[in-house]
Amino acid sequence: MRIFKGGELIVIKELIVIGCGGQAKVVVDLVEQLHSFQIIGFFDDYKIEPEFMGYPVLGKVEDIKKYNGIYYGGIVAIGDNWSRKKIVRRIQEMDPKFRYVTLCHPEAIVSQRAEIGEGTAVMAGAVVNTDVKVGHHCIINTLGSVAHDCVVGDYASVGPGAHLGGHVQIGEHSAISIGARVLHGITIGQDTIIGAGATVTHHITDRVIAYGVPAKVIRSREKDEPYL
Ligand SMILES: CC(=O)SCCNC(=O)CCNC(=O)[C@H](O)C(C)(C)COP(=O)(O)OP(=O)(O)OC[C@H]1O[C@@H](n2cnc3c(N)ncnc32)[C@H](O)[C@@H]1OP(=O)(O)O
Repeated sequence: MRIFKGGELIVIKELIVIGCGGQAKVVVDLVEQLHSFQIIGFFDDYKIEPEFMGYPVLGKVEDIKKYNGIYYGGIVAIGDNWSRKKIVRRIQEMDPKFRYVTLCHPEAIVSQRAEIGEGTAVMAGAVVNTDVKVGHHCIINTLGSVAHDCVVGDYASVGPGAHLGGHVQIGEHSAISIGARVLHGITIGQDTIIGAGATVTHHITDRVIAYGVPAKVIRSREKDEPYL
């Protein structure tokens, strides 16, 4: 879609959103504030109502293929990291050329020297500093911060108000929960959850749940255990 605003040609790209939950709500709000995309609808396996947030629910994930070609790209807006990956894989099988958008809220601060992967959303008030690499399909949530030289793996998330010091590495699918802090130079493995409010002072291995101040590994994380 092309519109003229103040004599200037603006190209609005059509976007689909996968998911109709809390993450989708925040993504819609972000998209509306960007004024660069037109949401054409949602796809969700469980939503039966015809509309969500004033946009049509067009079907289940498998129905995306019926709409092939009428949208520019999409985003999987599902908060649970493993669930988000499963949906991305299903879409990949249906349409290997499906294009994902990268969304940064207009009030996020993202260094021009940071790399942000496709399908990733950077929410309001988040800060992503210089020489950071954020992978594909990540979430950098409201007021979260990622200091210089961090690496955030694909499908990982930095929760609301969580902070990463410089040179922190977060493994794929791992979640740094709301209000947690990770000291500079720390490595967090894959599939791990750092609980709300934790302060991480030592490296944390793969597939565990750790929390507290200082954070301790409390237990291992079961395969497919959801992140709430
Ligand atoms: C926009 C958004 O909403 S984004 C949302 C992002 N989500 C979050 O930030 C949620 C983060 N979740 C947590 O921190 C969770 O508590 C988890 C994942 C760490 C839970 O871990 P579990 O081992 O399953 O904890 P469980 O719920 O069984 O609780 C076990 C005990 O640990 C305590 N506990 C749980 N989480 C924490 C924590 N983060 N810090 C300190 N203690 C905790 C519980 O109070 C409970 O104590 P009790 O036995 O004395 O009652």
